[in-house]
Amino acid sequence: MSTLVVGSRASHLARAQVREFLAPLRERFPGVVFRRRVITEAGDQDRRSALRDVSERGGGSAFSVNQVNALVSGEVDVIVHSLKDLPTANPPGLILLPPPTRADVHDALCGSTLADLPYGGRIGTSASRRIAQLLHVRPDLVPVEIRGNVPTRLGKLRTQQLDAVVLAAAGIKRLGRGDEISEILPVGLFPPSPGQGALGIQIREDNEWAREVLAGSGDPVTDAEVRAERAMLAELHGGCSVPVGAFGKVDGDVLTLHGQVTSVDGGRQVEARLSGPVSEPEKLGALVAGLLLDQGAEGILAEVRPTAA
Ligand SMILES: NCc1[nH]cc(CCC(=O)O)c1CC(=O)O
Repeated sequence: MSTLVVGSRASHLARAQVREFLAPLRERFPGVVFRRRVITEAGDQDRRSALRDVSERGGGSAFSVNQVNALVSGEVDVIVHSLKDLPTANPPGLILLPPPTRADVHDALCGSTLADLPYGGRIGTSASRRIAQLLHVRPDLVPVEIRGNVPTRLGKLRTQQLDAVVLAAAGIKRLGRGDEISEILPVGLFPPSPGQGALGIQIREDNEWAREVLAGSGDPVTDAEVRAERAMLAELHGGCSVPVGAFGKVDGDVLTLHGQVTSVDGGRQVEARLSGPVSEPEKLGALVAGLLLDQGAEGILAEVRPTAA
């Protein structure tokens, strides 16, 4: 029997994502053995090196570089990532396949609704985009840096005496903890991280076997939406650590993209929204990025862009 080796990180979320990805494939290909391989990343072990490396570095980050190497060496056939954690520049020889239908794109508050948060409430998050967006609508709030995987961050609600934490609804739900969500934040005010909720399905370009098995696994609607979001991010030269929100939505054959850049103190925010044909997502992403840059996005991003070590 033929085997397809599927790599991912070790976290509960990564495991849930692999299960979700493989369920329909196992049904479609009863004769194929799908074997999981866990790949540990520096970012999973050493928080400080993760912090240094998490900014984009031409195709590798502390959360994906070992997985990418396993693909290149042929140790695994496919990697299932969270798309939003993947740099927009693809390493040479590797490609992203169209992702399956994406999960909930929203950010979610756990612990309290926005309206019920006390003045000066302590909000756990480490994402600059989330801090910026929250301070934009509620300048009184106090962001508290929390790190770790999703269950750890949910746990910090109590251990760090926070009033709420912000997390991706997709991650919370994939871990079966959707009942802990207090409020789904509206995408109009809180556009998510580009690619949020979608899987990043990465293979070697020359791996015909993987292409054949995975050919039908993608969703064209999700693909168009995340292509537009990531093209916008690439044009802004942003990685996953910049305060950039993007939400692409397909309706029939029209794709609409909302882009937003916010200063980390919440004080300045630029936004743009455009629609175009669903067949040209990258062009739409570049156009929206251009409108953001025209309004001064560059200056806002310069404040937060990590300086080279
Ligand atoms: N950066 C960490 C990360 N990467 C993917 C998810 C959740 C799943 C997703 O957004 O696709 C999370 C946690 C979070 O942002 O709350």
